[in-house]
Amino acid sequence: MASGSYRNGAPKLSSKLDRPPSAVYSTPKPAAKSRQPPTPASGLRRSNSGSNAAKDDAGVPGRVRVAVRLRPRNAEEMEADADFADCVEVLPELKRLKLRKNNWDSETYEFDEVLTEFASQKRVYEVVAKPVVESVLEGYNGTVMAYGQTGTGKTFTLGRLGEEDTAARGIMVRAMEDILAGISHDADSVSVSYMQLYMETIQDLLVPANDNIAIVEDPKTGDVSVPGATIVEIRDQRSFVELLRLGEAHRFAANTKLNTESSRSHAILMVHVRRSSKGRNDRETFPTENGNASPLVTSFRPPIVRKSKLVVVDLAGSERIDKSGSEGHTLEEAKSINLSLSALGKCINALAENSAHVPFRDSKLTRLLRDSFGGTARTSLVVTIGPSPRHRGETASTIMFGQRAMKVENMVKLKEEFDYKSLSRRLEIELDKLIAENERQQKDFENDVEKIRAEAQNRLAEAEKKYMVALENEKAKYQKDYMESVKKLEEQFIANKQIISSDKIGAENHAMNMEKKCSEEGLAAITSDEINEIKQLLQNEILLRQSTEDEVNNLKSQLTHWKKLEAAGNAEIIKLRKMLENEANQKEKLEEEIAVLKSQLLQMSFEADETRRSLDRGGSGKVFTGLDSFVSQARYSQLRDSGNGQKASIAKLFEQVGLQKILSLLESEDADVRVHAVKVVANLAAEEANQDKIVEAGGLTSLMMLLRSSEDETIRRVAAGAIANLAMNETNQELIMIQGGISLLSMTAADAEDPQTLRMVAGAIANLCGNDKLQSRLRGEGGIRALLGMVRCGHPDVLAQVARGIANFAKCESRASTHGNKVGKSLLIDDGALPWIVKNANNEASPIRRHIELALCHLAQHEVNAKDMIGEGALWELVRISRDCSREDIRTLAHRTLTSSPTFQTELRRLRIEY
Ligand SMILES: Nc1ncnc2c1ncn2[C@@H]1O[C@H](COP(=O)(O)OP(=O)(O)OP(=O)(O)O)[C@@H](O)[C@H]1O
Repeated sequence: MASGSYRNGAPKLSSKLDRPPSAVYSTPKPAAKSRQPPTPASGLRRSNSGSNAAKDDAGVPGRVRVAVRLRPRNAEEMEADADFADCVEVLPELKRLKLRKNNWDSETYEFDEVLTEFASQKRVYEVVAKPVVESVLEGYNGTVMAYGQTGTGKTFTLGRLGEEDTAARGIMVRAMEDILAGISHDADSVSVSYMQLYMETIQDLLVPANDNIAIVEDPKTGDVSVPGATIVEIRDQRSFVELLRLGEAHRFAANTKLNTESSRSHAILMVHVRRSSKGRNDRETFPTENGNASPLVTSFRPPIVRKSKLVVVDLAGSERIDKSGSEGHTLEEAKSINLSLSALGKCINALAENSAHVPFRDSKLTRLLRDSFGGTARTSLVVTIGPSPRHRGETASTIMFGQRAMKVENMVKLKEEFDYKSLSRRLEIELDKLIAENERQQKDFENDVEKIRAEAQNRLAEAEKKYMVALENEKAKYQKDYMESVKKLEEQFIANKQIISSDKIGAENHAMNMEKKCSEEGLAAITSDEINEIKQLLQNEILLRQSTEDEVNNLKSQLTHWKKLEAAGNAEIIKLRKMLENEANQKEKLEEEIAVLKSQLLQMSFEADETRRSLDRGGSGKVFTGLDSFVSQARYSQLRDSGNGQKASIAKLFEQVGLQKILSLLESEDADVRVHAVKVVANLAAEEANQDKIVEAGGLTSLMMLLRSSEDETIRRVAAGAIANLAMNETNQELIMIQGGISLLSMTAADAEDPQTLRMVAGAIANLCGNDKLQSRLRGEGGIRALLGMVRCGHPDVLAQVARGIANFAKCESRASTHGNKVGKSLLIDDGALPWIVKNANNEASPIRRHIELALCHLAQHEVNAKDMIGEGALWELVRISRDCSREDIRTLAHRTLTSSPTFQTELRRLRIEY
């Protein structure tokens, strides 16, 4: 054996004898112990800190193992090469192979295993594939690949099904047999996909229509997968063989001149082995910080799952194109096959030489085999050669490929990770169990509680029963004792009586004493307990009484306090009331003074007008100098004496000038004189004492004439006022009527515009309305219409007089109706007064409102008016008056009227008004 330096664990041979060191072709055994491939247990121990158990594991070196297998001469070679020796000589015991250059020169190569043409399929499997299969079962990826010239036995080595001759079974079949035997069918699973790579296209050999499968590389882990390929789970060997047969049937095979059964595609079988840690020692797998794991913690730790993959690759033939005889399509095919094979060769060269760049991406084959060469898989390569000297070149090429592959060092890694899905399932089952257990315990607990409760109730009922019996017994006993005591006392009493009867003198006292004594004794015997009880009750009563007395005292003191406060409050109220009264008096006085001052101001303005006009006329008023000066004098007197001053001055004038003289001045040519005179007369007429004198002296007639004839508004106003004053007297009222006063007043009412004139006229008519005797005449002469006509002015003073007149008229009319002097409905209603009455029944001016309210009440007293009143809406006003009027007498009158009138009652019921 030539000496050589070792690189990546593989020997570097001299050029002449370029051979690797003899290697044990079994489970890889690196030189240093630390480089031993990890056992499952050691691998798991390292991986307990991460979710992907083997992810961070750099792995251990594992060189690609290469065996060479020599095919026996086939029939053709037997014949064609009959005169020639084989181009190779195998030395299996030395694991060497000699490639003859010529008869005298040869080259020797050393492989991990050299398999002669007599090597059985079993032997080939055991040295080439079995170690890899074992590693796969332990959780490592593995690759078994056959490389060689077409027809040298690659498919024979890998893919023989051996159905007729089981000894002929190839590596694929045997590997699956070992895998199925090595796994737990309960916990583990095996699945396969089978595909071919042809013309840089991956086709599914199980579902051929699936002919463009993509290669997917995990950017993080570098793992390569073909998720598009069909994956079939394998339960038994038979189904696997069926799949292989199906795949083979689909595998494209083109006839070539070299071998009619030659495979033009690369066949790739992927076997996925998934093994869980179920049934293994989890305590060992998951140590805690202190090395001890509780059973609970252990049971909730995620189990380990190992997902390894065995890739078996049956490469297409590696012959050169020029020798294949391929042309046309097959030439392209051959180029494509050699493209991927040459790419594989380049990668292996780069890996063997430790180049920085390995061109894996140059072909799909190298992309697929990335993990097998220079990756994490354990890889075993079998190179197949034929003996024919005619193919020496290809054989040499194949040998050199194998030699270079031997230099490729992989970093074998355990493919394991935490199985969270499995843990989740396990936890769910555990949870279900716990819930069921909890429910069971809860039920047991509730049953226990119910049992205890029932027992307690029974005991309680029993105790109560016993208590009642004992109580009854005690009661009976005491009753019996009591009766016996009474009986004894009675007996004693009778005995004493007998003694008394035998000893009459003093015996009575003695007997009484005895009786009393016995009674006391008996009583004491019977009621000593009761006395104690009564004493206790008495004590309680005393305490209760004391506390009640305290409470009463407390309340009394509070009452006294509040009474004091109330007294103080009352004194304050009285004081305030007094102040209020003073204020009211003060206000009244002031209002009186204001009224006087207003009247004086009016008088003074008249006088000022007169004086100015006199001066303008230049002494034409001389005749009345005395009167004027007197008026003037009276004015100053008024200013001096407020209140009665005016009356006093007029009275003086009356005395000094004489009534006749004054009345004559009413007919004076001079209008001013007439004005002064009528004012004086009006003032005199305001005094009831003067009224008769004025009428007797013809003053009324003069005033009426003046009213009729004068066009002076002041004269008309003052004259009307004077007439109104005189009309306060009943006798005068008749005189006024006789002299056609109503017509005159009605005419004035119709003509006048001045509100004060109208007020005076309305006042005069209103006074006349209050005369029972004048009712029909007044109405006949248009007095009511005149009144109603004056409301056009709207002045509240005028309206108040109109209202007063109507009220007066209604009152008289009512009286007449009551006395039977009048039949039929009210003349006021006939003259159309009702709408105005209703409209002003709630006038905001109280003098108007009050008179109207009275008028309504008078009208309503007579059933004959009721219908019209209802029609005009007077009923509502009557109801309002009966409820809201501030004057009690009017309120009562309205109420009485409403309740006594059948018509009103019917209407109220119809309107559903509660009355
Ligand atoms: N070791 C062997 N013992 C007996 N016969 C063999 C052996 N190796 C191969 N043969 C026979 O050689 C012939 C070709 O073998 P095989 O088809 O396996 O070659 P191959 O390398 O797969 O060819 P290709 O690359 O064209 O697929 C087959 O008839 C096979 O039975």
